[in-house]
Amino acid sequence: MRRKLAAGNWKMNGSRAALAEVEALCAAHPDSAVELLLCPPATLVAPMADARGSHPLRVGGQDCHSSESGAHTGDISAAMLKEAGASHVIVGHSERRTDHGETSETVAAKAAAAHAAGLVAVICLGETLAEREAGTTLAVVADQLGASLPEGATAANTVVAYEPVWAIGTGKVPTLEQIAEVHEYLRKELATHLPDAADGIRLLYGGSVKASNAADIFSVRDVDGALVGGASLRAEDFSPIVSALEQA
Ligand SMILES: O=C[C@H](O)COP(=O)(O)O
Repeated sequence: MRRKLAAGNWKMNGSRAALAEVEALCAAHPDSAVELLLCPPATLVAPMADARGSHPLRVGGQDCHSSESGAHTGDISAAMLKEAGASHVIVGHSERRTDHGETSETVAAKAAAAHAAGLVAVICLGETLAEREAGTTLAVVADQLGASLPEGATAANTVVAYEPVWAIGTGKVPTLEQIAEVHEYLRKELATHLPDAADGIRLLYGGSVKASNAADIFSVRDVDGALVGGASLRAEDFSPIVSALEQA
């Protein structure tokens, strides 16, 4: 009942020339059973929305401000992303939490702004290596989830991405048991916050997903897809991940 979601986060990578990758991805998956989402830098949201043509690929932002408008130099609002062609926006990525000091309360405000603008919020959370080694992973992600969910979150407007910070861009991946433990726990935690929506909210895994490990990760219960960084930049890398999800 939860539609699988293959999401790519281009981070601060890409150019108009890279839109050829979007065309190649769309051509490789013309009628996919899974939902496809790419989140390029803000400058590429509108060009990417054009490049997809009639393909149902979704385009998303990587961050938005919690306000509708105002004196916030360098920021972008959810409505601006929407106008540019976005349907989703990532909020609370660990790189935002670390580089920009975003708290879970900030993330909840951004997710609320996304919802108000009609965007799906992809709320990211995950433990650091020190937290994993201290045995506090479940407590950390539970705290982040509870504080990052805005009022009014539903299965239609919210996706949660579990991304262990130590697995992002490192080539290190949790064991399937560790992924299963966290996803199962997040599903239960969702039920305490949003009893009516918990079963429908997609839970993505993120952190060094690639073609060689995707099928195993997608076999884990409560993994509804992936948020992929480096391996989403090229169609030849992302397409096998999408195919693995289609076959999961
Ligand atoms: O948003 C994506 C994640 O940070 C994962 O990045 P990665 O696939 O390059 O490890």
